[in-house]
Amino acid sequence: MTKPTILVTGGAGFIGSQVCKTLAAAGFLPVAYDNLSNGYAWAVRWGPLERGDLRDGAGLRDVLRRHRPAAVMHFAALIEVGESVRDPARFYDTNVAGSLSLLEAMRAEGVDDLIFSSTAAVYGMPAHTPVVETLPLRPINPYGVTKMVIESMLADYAAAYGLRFGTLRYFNAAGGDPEADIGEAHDPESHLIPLVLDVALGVRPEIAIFGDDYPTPDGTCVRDYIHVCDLARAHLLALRRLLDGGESLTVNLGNGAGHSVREVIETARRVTGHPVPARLAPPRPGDPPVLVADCARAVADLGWRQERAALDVIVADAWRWRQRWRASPPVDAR
Ligand SMILES: NC(=O)c1ccc[n+]([C@@H]2O[C@H](COP(=O)([O-])OP(=O)(O)OC[C@H]3O[C@@H](n4cnc5c(N)ncnc54)[C@H](O)[C@@H]3O)[C@@H](O)[C@H]2O)c1
Ligand SMILES: O=c1ccn([C@@H]2O[C@H](COP(=O)(O)OP(=O)(O)O[C@H]3O[C@H](CO)[C@H](O)[C@H](O)[C@H]3O)[C@@H](O)[C@H]2O)c(=O)[nH]1
Repeated sequence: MTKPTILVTGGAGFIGSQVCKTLAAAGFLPVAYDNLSNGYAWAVRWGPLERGDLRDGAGLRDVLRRHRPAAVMHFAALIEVGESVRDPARFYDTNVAGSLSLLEAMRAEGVDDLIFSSTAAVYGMPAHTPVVETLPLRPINPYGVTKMVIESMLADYAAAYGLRFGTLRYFNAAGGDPEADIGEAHDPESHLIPLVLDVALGVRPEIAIFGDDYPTPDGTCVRDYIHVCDLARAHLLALRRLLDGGESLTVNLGNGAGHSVREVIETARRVTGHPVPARLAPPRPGDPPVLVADCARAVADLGWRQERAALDVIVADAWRWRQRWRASPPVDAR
């Protein structure tokens, strides 16, 4: 029997590649569609790579026609918040126009099911924590705005054209493949955990703590770090729900537990056994003091449960990958 195919845009990136591994283990054939602007051919190991750009509608249609996927998982995007402030045009082009191009290609080729990577950034500075999905969406940077716009596009396409979607709002994706086959390799890297691990490795001299005067127990920002494998399983559950005829849904994906910047640094010291010099730096504009997910809806609607929730596990898995990757970076035709 042939395996059902899933088109994975951004399948050469951090989260998309992990989801490809999970899809393959569950009996699907993941076809990665990626322009390799921020992803890597070496990360595409569980199915073919179709090298192409989201904004190339004809190219997308050709890929959809050749592979006839049962559904699309849409990870491809620009993700760096600071860059979105400096150069919003690129973000609207890639994220919004690129998603429109994908939706149009899917409509033309009769593919109706889509899982979409949204983000906690759509909530902006939420008034309540933990954050529930019904809070108003008030993003405070262009990155978050692009994701909010795409969410609206999905709702409108669903109402008008019969699209069925699963919108997954991730909090802070972290951790790594426990087998260290693949992992986080953003360039430039802006996320706390990989930066802290680079300090432990001696690749960076110190970690800057962006502010310690927030209204939190130790004064540093609190975030909800979710293991990329737990994220990947949620994607599989959301996919199965759609393929089984379930309704569209929008859910938060986090751990439901907050950890401060200082806690992350302490955990990295303990897990790696290396010193992690830290210095206080000014707060980063637009950082909410606390961002923690209420995941009750994902638990109820998807039957999802985190399996690698402990911060020690998240940091240990990221550490294993980071050591391997820094010691012998895969050769890539980027
Ligand atoms: N990393 C996080 O903490 C986080 C949190 C919330 C949401 N997200 C969302 O999850 C998704 C994946 O994030 P990630 O951390 O894996 O990022 P990533 O940069 O590792 O992966 C994104 C992939 O998209 C590809 N891509 C970018 N522009 C493209 C284009 N125009 N055409 C084709 N491919 C293109 C890149 O080459 C890359 O492989 C993104 O949509 C992001 O917004 C990530
Ligand atoms: O060198 C650093 C880097 C980060 N931080 C702090 O560490 C926390 C986590 O920062 P990250 O940059 O790792 O992650 P963010 O919470 O800013 O954002 C991430 O999660 C968001 C949703 O919650 C978006 O999806 C976004 O794309 C994604 O990068 C923040 O309080 C930040 O101020 C530092 O103190 N020093």
